[in-house]
Amino acid sequence: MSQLRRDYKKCERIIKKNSKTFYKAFSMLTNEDKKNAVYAVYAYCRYADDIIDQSNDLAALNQLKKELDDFVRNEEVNNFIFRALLDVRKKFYQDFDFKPFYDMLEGQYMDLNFKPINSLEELRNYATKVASSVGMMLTPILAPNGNKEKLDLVSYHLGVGMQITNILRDIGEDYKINRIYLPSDLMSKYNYKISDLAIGLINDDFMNLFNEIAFTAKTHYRIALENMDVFPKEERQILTYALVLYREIIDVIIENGYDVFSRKQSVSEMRKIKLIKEYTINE
Ligand SMILES: CC(C)=CCC/C(C)=C/CC/C(C)=C/COP(=O)(O)OP(=O)(O)O
Repeated sequence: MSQLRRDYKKCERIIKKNSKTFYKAFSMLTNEDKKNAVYAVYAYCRYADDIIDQSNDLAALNQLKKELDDFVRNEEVNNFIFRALLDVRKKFYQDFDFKPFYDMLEGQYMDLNFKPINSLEELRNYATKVASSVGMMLTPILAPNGNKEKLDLVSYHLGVGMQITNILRDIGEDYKINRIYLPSDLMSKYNYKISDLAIGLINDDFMNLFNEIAFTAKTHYRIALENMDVFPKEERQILTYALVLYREIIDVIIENGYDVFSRKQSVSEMRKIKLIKEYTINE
């Protein structure tokens, strides 16, 4: 097996291990080059995220930024992620502005110097760095000829919708590492305190707070869905699956009594299969 194939295989193992939803959706791509490219982008993002979530390692994040600088300057970066990304670059990133790759790192620096989030607007700003950026990395692969403005719009809304979902699902886990992504102005509005969060209190105030944030996420999902026609048919189908599977986490949480404290909520395999059937576009 060539080194490049082995590099892509490693990237595939990373997405497969870390995100059931995204692997389920993107592994449906029939174009091998596109599929591998998505896996390489995922591996880059996962690596950046893990450096911070697992070890708060500033030196490693600085090193990754340096590697990205070298890569962008066309200097050799000899590790499996950048070797794979070099191939992605040749195939999909002609004239590409690597800003989304930098945005992802900026989002990780924000987590490292964590500052309380005061409003939905600040939350959206954070989500733009860590999730809409992923959309902007993926759209040149998924829709090389699509209208850039519309692709950016979908990246923005789908990224923000997914990131808010992720934040709602991980409220308990994040609190344990001193990260509160719930906007403080909304916490005040619903009279839900940090001391409530500390004991995992699920009361009417919490449910109202959760519902308002969930409603925001669903609005972003709706706008993304309304603009999916910017993608070619197969990619549109696959992204629609990714969207509805991820969005479903919100409903699962609500059905389970808003419990985001005692376990990580997820969509069952059976429910995923049902959603895939329901959202298959028959033309
Ligand atoms: C236009 C376009 C392609 C937009 C999509 C952008 C996109 C995929 C953003 C990622 C958002 C997100 C919260 C990922 C969590 O990943 P994770 O690995 O933590 O996953 P998990 O929640 O399944 O654990």
